[in-house]
Amino acid sequence: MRVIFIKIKLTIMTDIDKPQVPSLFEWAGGMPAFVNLFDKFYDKVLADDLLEPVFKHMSAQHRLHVAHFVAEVLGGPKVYSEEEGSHFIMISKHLQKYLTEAHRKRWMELLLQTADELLLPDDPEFRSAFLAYLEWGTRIAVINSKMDDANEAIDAPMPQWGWGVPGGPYIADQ
Ligand code: HEM
Repeated sequence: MRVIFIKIKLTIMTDIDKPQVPSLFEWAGGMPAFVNLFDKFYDKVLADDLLEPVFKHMSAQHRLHVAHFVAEVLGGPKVYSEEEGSHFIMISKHLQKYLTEAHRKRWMELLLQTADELLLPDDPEFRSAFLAYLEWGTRIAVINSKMDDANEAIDAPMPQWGWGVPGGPYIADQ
């Protein structure tokens, strides 16, 4: 009886002591941060000689859809997957776009430049996780852009990206 009591007490203490780790979405500033990031980013894209031809036919909702997609992957609400698309649909949008490594590199450069200008958190932990996702996502986009059909199940779940090895944001010692 005594052993059981101690075990319960330890469990409760562990839960209380566990630090609450924000999602990458929360740490970045929530939905307004993502909407603003992709809004300013696509303004740059349309002013860029290399990327403008790739994106000149995008819809008026494109920038909002991408913001919602990335926000959801990083732990935000399921706006993209429940109201606008799915992982399969996102992949399908890239088919036969024949993107090159030069396109991808410029996309990355402009997005990271916009993140700096808008003062997204720049702690090593956040930026390394954010960059890792963008590297993965953009490389997948280039691969899919050379395909005719989506190499993914129609009901494939949305990717979920977390903090990785650092485990959470940089918190300075008090
Ligand atoms: C993490 C990386 C990426 C994500 C999350 C992403 C996400 C998306 C999403 C959600 C759409 C559909 C937008 C809509 O519903 O209107 C889309 C379309 C598209 N994406 Fe990406 N994308 C990524 C990388 C790239 C890159 C690197 C390029 C090219 C340099 C690219 C080019 C395009 C194009 C051309 C479309 C179709 C635009 C149109 O409708 O005309 N994407 N992307």
